[in-house]
Amino acid sequence: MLKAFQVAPLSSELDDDIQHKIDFKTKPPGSLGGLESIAYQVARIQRTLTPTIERAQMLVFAADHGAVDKGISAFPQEVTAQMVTNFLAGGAAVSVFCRQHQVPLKVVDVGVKVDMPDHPLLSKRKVASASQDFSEQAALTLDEVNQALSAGADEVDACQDVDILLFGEMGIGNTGVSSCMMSAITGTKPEQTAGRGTGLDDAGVSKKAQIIAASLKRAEQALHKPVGEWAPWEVATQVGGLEILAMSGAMLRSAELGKPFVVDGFICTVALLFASQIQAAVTDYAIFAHQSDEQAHKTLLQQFQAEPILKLDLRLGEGSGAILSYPIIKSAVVFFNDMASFESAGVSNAT
Ligand SMILES: Cc1cc2ncn([C@H]3O[C@H](COP(=O)(O)O)[C@@H](O)[C@H]3O)c2cc1C
Ligand SMILES: O=C(O)c1cccnc1
Repeated sequence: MLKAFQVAPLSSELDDDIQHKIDFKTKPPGSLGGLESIAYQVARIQRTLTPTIERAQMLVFAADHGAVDKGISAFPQEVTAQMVTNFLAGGAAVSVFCRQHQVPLKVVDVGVKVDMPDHPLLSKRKVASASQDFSEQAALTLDEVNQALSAGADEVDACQDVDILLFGEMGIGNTGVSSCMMSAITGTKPEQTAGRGTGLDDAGVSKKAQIIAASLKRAEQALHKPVGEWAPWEVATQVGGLEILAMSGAMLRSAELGKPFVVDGFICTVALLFASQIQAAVTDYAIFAHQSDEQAHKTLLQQFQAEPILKLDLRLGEGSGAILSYPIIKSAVVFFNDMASFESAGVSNAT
């Protein structure tokens, strides 16, 4: 059985008070646009009229993927471990943006092919040395899936004093794994879920879609069920990826603890899609950072009716979009807490 989570849907008890507080700030109604939605969401999640976003933690989950051998990425598998080293040394995009915003970064190895040396910023939670090639066989065992979900949940448990979690990933091939998971869950054709990832050309994207289609066909035969009808554990074992599932576990645990979390790009949004198959209410706790350039991300965000904070045509992952959106999330909470109201500032309201 898949690891169980219990996520409570957000209470509507404070909704009117929260909206009233937003509307009576010294500004025309609605004029802070998306910031108002973020403030509203954070106040609802934290169940308070004085929310706090002071302490954040970035968790970057890393793993490798057997299907990379078939040619689903423009880059070789060893880049996963090399980039983990780069994260730890402070040289990756997510590292420098985390430093800029004073957000601590931790890398969680749930399945990088090679053994990583000890490092204070590295959590060693290797479940397997990569998933199996899902075009040939099931990617993971149920035990591995549960270990990945638990690793994510445990890492969130270790962040006790944190108000908000930011998630990112590293795993060469994981846009392809994400596309496969999205197709498996939603039934969307691989041609619509497969994208360029790290930079495939048109021929590369079409080969990637074919590999995903063949993998889904293999799994449909093994399960005797068409895509769209698989149980979450079947999706995860047949075509899952360890870092993606670890992010799903981390999201579910954040939501269980009543903490908001920031969703990065396409891969992270697929982790949320999977998490929402386990507990639908998990999406209430998700703040969508940006719309990535990966073609299926737009579709997925629309399905979640999400209005992402940024649209910078990023196509990087790592949690880079999540950390870039963080100061804006903080500003939303600052206006909500600190701006004067019409009453307190003696400003006339609309007639
Ligand atoms: C140098 C480098 C740094 C990265 N940082 C994140 N990714 C991103 O690229 C990968 C997904 O793309 P694909 O599915 O095409 O392999 C993930 O590891 C993701 O986080 C990187 C990729 C590379 C090459
Ligand atoms: O949107 C993403 O998460 C993404 C896109 C391309 C490469 N890596 C990640």
